[in-house]
Amino acid sequence: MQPSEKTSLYRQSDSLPPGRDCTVTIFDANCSPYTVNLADFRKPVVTFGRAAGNDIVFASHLVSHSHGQFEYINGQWIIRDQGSTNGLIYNEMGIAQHIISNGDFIRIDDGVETISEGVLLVFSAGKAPNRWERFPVGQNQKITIGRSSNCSISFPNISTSNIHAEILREGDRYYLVDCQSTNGTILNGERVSGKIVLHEKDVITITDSKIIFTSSDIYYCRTKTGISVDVSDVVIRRGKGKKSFVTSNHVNLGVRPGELVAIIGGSGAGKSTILNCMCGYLPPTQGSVYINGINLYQNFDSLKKIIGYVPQSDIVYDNLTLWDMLVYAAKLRLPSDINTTERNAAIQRAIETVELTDKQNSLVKSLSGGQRKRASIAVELLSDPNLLFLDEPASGLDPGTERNLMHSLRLMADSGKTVILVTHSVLQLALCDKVVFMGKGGNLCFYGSQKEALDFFGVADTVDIYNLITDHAEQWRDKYNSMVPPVSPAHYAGLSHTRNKKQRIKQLCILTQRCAKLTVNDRQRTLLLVCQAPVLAFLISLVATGKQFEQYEMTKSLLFALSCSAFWVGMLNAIQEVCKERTILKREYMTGLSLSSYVGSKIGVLSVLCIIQSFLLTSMFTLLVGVPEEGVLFHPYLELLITTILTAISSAAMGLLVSSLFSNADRAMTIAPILLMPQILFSGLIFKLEGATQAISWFAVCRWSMEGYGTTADLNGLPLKLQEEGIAIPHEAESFYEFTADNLITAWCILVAFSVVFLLLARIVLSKLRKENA
Ligand SMILES: Nc1ncnc2c1ncn2[C@@H]1O[C@H](COP(=O)(O)OP(=O)(O)OP(=O)(O)O)[C@@H](O)[C@H]1O
Repeated sequence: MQPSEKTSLYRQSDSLPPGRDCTVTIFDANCSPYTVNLADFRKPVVTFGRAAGNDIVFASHLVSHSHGQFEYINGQWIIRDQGSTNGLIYNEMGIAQHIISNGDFIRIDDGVETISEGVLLVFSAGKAPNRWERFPVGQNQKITIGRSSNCSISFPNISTSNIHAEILREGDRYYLVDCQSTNGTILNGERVSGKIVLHEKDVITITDSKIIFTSSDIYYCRTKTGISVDVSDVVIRRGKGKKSFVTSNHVNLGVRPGELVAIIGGSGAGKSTILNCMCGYLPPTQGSVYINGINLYQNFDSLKKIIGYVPQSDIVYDNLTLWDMLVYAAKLRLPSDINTTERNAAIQRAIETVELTDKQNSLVKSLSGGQRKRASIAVELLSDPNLLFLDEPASGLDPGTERNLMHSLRLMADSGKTVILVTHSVLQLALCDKVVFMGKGGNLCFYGSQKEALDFFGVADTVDIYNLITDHAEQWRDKYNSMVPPVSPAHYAGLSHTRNKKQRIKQLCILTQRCAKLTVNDRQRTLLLVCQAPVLAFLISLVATGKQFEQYEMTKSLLFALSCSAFWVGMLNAIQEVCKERTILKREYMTGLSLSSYVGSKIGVLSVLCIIQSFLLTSMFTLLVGVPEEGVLFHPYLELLITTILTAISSAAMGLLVSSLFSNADRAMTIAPILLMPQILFSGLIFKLEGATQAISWFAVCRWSMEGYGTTADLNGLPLKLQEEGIAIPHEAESFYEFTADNLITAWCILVAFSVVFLLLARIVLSKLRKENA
């Protein structure tokens, strides 16, 4: 079947389509605020102005007689200026018209400063009207805002810090200060840093709650205002050059707050692509995505906290129990001042929502595929996000569990959250407010309720639509586009974002604990890694002839074997560390994880492992092979141990760098032997290095490690094999083996410098994570 007749989606019937509700809270001149719902006027155009004949009449003298109008077109309310004197101000700029998004605020004032005679309109596109509360400013010198019930204005929202922000009075002026909150404070669309002076009717946003400041009263909205998502003319191309192809073809979508939206379509139609683009994972080649009217990709750092995203791959650690995994995730994602009771309650709630209460003490690796999926969802539910994206959450679930999950998502949407999911199952589509039908080639073929879709496509069963949009995607897209013009909401300017030092240190501690626990819980691997150290020392001892530390060649060879062992041990510890958890890392990075803390935690735990292994390696080596008679600085055993530790740690740092470069653990592992070769070739042991090869050798960890060992063993002072056999040949001393403290300390410092450089490089490489193709 091909599309034929034209149908109008919304204008045919008198019944209100979803999304028509638009609550406007009006702060007019010096009057108390009041709320109107534009849908209550039951007409497509609602006028406003100072004259009595308008639908909404304002008292402010800054408002013209016929100032403007709201018009409902294609499922969206638009505000228009009708040639007024003072115009409409949106995001500090005069605008002629604007598509209203949830959470928008528009002013009418003299354009100089927000003043009490001006008008402020705050929009909420959700079904539930906003309940505004009032806090009298009075003589208060300090007004606190936060989660704590002791705050003057309290928001019992888990994403709000205990004491989030303060309003301070100094003389006649009021100032807003962010109290180092985890999720930040936004004033009129700009993130607050330092102390900022407040003006009349300034809009303060904390997580998703709005506070309107006036010098007599502060108005605030405890109920969540919800989140809208607008996709505007999004094109996504995959691949490069001639091989590139379009996976989203000029897609336009508007998801209103509190809606449950499913994206369906054939395999490869671009469902995950558009979902990834909407949640900040995949920047569009062309077009924009707006979250509550704010450009997502220009302001991702400020918006990421309100977005929950469950990717197709699991974001759970196999070697932690479900409870432990959620504890670490909660510590990383929730505000730092949250107490254990609140944290445990959030975890319990998340576990109950995904129906895994009986599995909370099980290791994640013992969960079934469907249970792991639900565990991933629980991680995202912890921070109670108001915007949740799920990529095939129902895959691997039995129909009963799928229905329960969809019911949970429906309940979330009913509570004001916006939920968008990709699904292959059409069983529970009736629960969704709207369905996005993606056709072949990333073409949006229809967006509306399931019932409207059946009418649009002229079929009785949703499954029949799959074939239509695979075979004739472009025709259906054209038919749909002819009815719904593109969305192009105006948007705010960039919001700045900062992550403070305190948060980095806190994250470093949590990540180190988690990494240590994962290492301990993976007993088999850790035991193998630890045991290989003494085994390597034992193997080295088998080739010792008894001339060690007495004869140059034998001593040098044995020490080189020790150096390579230390290198191998450190490298093996680290080479899969990052790539094996790349999906989780990316997800956590997108929610605010500090990459410096992450890399720091990895090297912290790996260093402890390296120290244990180095201790076993060196002890076994000295026990079976022996030690030089004296050291340069300390006891020779201690010097050998320090050199071994530094070699192992710098090669672990190199391993982390390699691991950061790969998204696949097996591929990273194949690189390990390739990294060992330069150590053998350029350490100066097998081949005499001159010119270019000598310069290359400066970058080989084992070369510096050998210098450390060679100095301790006083290689220059040992006789050559031929000399021992009575042949009188000179032993040319090598400057780097000179038995001096300077030599030893230089080798150690260079090994430390290697570690630092490798870690910095790993940090830089990982910062490309966000741009990685989703
Ligand atoms: N990282 C990537 N690099 C290049 N092409 C990709 C990438 N990911 C997906 N594609 C291609 O983009 C197109 C859309 O893929 P996408 O995963 O969005 O489809 P989908 O509808 O979600 O499919 P499925 O239902 O099978 O998961 C496909 O042709 C796919 O091969």
